[in-house]
Amino acid sequence: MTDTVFKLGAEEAGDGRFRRQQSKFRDWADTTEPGRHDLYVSYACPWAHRTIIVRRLKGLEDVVGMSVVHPYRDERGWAFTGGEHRDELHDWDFLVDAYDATDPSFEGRVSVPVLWDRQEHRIVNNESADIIRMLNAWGTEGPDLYPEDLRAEIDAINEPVYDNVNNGVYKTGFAGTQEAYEESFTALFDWLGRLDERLGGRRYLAGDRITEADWRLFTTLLRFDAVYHVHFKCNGHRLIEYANLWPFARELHQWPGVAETVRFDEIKRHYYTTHPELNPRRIIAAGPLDMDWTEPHGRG
Ligand SMILES: N[C@@H](CCC(=O)N[C@@H](CS)C(=O)NCC(=O)O)C(=O)O
Repeated sequence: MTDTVFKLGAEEAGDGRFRRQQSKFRDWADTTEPGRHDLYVSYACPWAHRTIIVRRLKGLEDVVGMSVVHPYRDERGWAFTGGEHRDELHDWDFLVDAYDATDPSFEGRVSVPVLWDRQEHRIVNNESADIIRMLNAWGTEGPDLYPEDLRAEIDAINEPVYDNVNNGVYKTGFAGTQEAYEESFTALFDWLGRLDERLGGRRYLAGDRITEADWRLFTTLLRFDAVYHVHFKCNGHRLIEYANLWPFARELHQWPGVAETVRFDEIKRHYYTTHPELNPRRIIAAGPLDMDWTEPHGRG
């Protein structure tokens, strides 16, 4: 593991299009016991935020430990700087140490979230989509977020939401050409429109029960007006303009325990200061001033 330098375009394929690297560690743990597994996360990151939320909803906070990296990431990668941002397990200074301990030949990008196995002293999995399924299966509290009877529906909606919305904002923000930018911008707002319509006819993405599909969409919606609208030039519409998406996002934000997982200070600090190619002076956009996440959502 030598090259941890963040460069815009490091995930570009030469045609101006951003391509997210595939997660390398994809093992599965069917069970856990208190103190066996830990999460390495960033409050800023939408992918890590999924795992923080599911850990909370499934009552796993005393079972699965959690260490939080500092929101500012420089060329050395995600770091533990002390205080709230310390590695509770190993007291490592950088997350790269977890990757090195697991596979010294790993040469990819060091990303959060990471699911760590204390017993085997290695990363089990660094793909949030897998990690939330494991946490859902391990937890005994809260709703089943991937129920058998809704799996086909959930899988079917996850795919376009991932491609056009979750990853779509990144493709838009990191586009290297006007053409690539417009392509992902168009797909993003096309899909936000479709999702808004869908949520006009049903309470949640897969029907009348909340599932992982909703939480996967939520972490992107949460960051939309504060970050993506400005920093990633996703300025087709604001979240607050959508008749259904905005109340839907508020409902999820108001779900018991969820607001405590939301750190807008870390979210904004991370994005606006970590990508100097997009924001060379690292000034953190101060708005929005017009969003009230506590306003009654009126759904259901
Ligand atoms: N597929 C991964 C993506 C995770 C990811 O890209 N995380 C970002 C933070 S939002 C990261 O750690 N990036 C580090 C880097 O690109 O150097 C997942 O969903 O778990």
